[in-house]
Amino acid sequence: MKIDEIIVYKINMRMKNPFTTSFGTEHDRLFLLVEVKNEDGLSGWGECTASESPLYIEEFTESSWIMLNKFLIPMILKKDIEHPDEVHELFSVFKRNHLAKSAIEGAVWDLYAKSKGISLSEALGGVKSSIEVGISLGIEEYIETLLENIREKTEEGYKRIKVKIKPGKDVEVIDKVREHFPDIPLMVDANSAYTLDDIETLKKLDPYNLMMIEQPLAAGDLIDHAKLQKEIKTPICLDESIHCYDDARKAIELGSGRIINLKIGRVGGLSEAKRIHDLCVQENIAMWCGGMLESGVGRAHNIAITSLANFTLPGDTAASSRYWEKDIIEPEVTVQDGILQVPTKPGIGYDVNRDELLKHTVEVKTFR
Ligand SMILES: O=C(O)CCC(=O)C1=CC=C[C@@H](O)[C@@H]1C(=O)O
Ligand SMILES: [Mg+2]
Repeated sequence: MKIDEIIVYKINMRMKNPFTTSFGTEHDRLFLLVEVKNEDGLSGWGECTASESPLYIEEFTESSWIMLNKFLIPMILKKDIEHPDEVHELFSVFKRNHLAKSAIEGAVWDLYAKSKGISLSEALGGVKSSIEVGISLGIEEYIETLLENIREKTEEGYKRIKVKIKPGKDVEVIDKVREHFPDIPLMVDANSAYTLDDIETLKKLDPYNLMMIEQPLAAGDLIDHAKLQKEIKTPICLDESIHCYDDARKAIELGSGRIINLKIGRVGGLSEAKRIHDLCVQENIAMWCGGMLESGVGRAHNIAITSLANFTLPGDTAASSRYWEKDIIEPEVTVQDGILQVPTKPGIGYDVNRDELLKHTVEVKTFR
């Protein structure tokens, strides 16, 4: 399969509702889409999930734009590629920049699946035809707003509720949530807002029967998480500490957590995501697929990877309507009673709505 043409779109889309974490509040998503075309004119799509500012990870939309345009695209343009794993291999000469690498690699996976006439799920070795979906709820100024959001999403059928926490918005918030919803599958995500000095606060979360606490300590840390896990009963789930297979291997060896939130972009693409999945099967580590407030393109990739056997916990692959007035794919992603059907059409299984895409495009670059 020859990569004949690559197009990068810079897109600005307003979210339906602002999303607040311990880092701050996002109102808009400024992100990139990559379209790769082969000699037959077939298109594959990938999404770069970087944000406008480097708060979650060191990359940001402009840095990924430069990385793609200056280094990654020239490396694969006009190349003959037999299998998408080769893209990961080629890009490995450059350090990190995983979100940028993953955008092209994902587009090549989509193109590869389309050229074989199979779904991306099948190309990846997926075995599930439907997946369970959870939802991630941002920090709210008023507890009543959060309780209302939880009520609404629980009634819609989402299979687990994730609540963002930060120092000062933690134990009391969860106490209130449990008072109103004693039995829902509930977890929290701290986005690295605590240190080992907060161990007493984190211990206070133990009685609330949380499925897990996601990334309580610093991004990249494995050692302190291992110390913390020995002190608390609630399973730790790692997000910002897992950037590749070796991070996962070391985390498992050290006991830094019991669950992994796998984000395709953060680990540099689908090939690496698959390797981490297989490691977790071998090591009996539970996992789920995290979200990055993606458009339908990134969401479709998340759905495909979640169809692999070991994604046993509900992920953050909520419906398009959770994020957007109108998504840029057709049909939009819908969730029925917390269940999402994995598409069976070739590739990502959704069509990109080019009119909708162009409405939000602020810059385009074509490489031939
Ligand atoms: O619904 C989603 O896409 C998940 C949202 C979410 O929780 C996150 C999105 C982007 C960065 C982080 O703040 C974060 C996470 O940590 O999982
Ligand atoms: Mg997280």
